[in-house]
Amino acid sequence: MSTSSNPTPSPDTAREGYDRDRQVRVAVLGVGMMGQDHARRLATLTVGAELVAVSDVDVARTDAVAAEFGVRAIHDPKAAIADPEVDALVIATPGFTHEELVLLALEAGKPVLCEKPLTTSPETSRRIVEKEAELGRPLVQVGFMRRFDTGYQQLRSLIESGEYGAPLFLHCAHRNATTPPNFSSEQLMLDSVVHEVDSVRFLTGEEIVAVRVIAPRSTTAAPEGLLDPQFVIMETESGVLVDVEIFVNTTFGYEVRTELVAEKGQARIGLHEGIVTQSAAGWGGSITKDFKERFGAAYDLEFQRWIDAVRAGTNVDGPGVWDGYAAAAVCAAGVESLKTGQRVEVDLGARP
Ligand SMILES: NC(=O)C1=CN([C@@H]2O[C@H](COP(=O)(O)OP(=O)(O)OC[C@H]3O[C@@H](n4cnc5c(N)ncnc54)[C@H](O)[C@@H]3O)[C@@H](O)[C@H]2O)C=CC1
Ligand SMILES: O=C1[C@@H](O)[C@H](O)[C@@H](O)[C@H](O)[C@H]1O
Repeated sequence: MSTSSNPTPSPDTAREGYDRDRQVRVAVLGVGMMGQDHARRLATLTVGAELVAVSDVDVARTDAVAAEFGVRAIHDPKAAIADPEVDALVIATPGFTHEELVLLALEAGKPVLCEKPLTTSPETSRRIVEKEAELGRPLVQVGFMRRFDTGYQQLRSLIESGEYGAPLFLHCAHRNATTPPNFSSEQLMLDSVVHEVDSVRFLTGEEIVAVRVIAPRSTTAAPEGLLDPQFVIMETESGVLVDVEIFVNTTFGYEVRTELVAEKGQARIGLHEGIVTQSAAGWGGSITKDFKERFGAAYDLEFQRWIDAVRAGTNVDGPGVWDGYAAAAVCAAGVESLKTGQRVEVDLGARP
């Protein structure tokens, strides 16, 4: 079963037929940490994009970011979606707000790049899948940026080539230095492991059919009551077994790695990012600080591909609403398993 609307971003097809004179006028909704980073990307880097407005429920923040980039401040995000001088939207608000904003953008017929997660439950994501199907054309891309990372693309190509035979295991580790205030035990799954869920679907081309989450002893660095780390076991349709160590208070750095074990070979990505040095002082590398550093190039490519697709009129070149829905369904099963310790099956139902 294919797991993606647009599984492999391809430079040549993405650029075919776009209108070279057309600048896509983009508004960023939610200009906190990610929204500001994306606003900068659109204003300074993405070819064919024009950042025209920012919008955030925090009025002072909207005004400050608008002034920084010399664009319009629109205080009501719904007004930004409806604005005739805005062609496309980036949604970088918290996950619980995504359903309403994405549905409004679909009603307005505007292309959207929505940060992960598409929404925080399978029911709400399913509503978006159905709404987009009713409209009959893709408009929503989901911000699973790892699909644009060179390592993930290489690993996917290796699996697809069949050179190593069938994949048997994927061992994943996802480690963050610290968590934002009020990060809950469920958010390890909903905010962090959601990336592994999408990566596994991207790498194997299969749906995930069952999940089990185990909470071992918690680190003393975790805030009171936070179950951190957790260990997630997932099974794909053909029986590939995936384990994820999710550990979000390591205190010192950001690390995302995957090891493939296949019938005739093994491969690893994410082990050593950046420079590795060797001198009389010893051998070593640097520690990646956070996701903005680790996946900076992936976000850049994600945005360029998305804008190229909007200019070409295809609107999406990457994970779409079905990918967002499937990830939400697996994460909901994971949250259920965290409560009971049981293996929980995932039933996605029919794809419209
Ligand atoms: N792809 C990735 O690697 C990452 C993705 N994210 C995702 O990006 C999104 C934003 O996360 P952060 O920037 O960390 O959050 P943040 O809390 O730093 O910023 C969110 C902003 O949205 C604003 N906001 C809240 N409700 C709003 C509404 N209804 N309309 C307009 N603005 C609203 C807040 O005032 C705030 O300024 C989330 O969906 C998160 O999961 C976050 C970190 C990394
Ligand atoms: O999306 C992200 C954050 O929201 C999440 O909290 C981190 O764990 C992820 O590594 C990052 O990519």
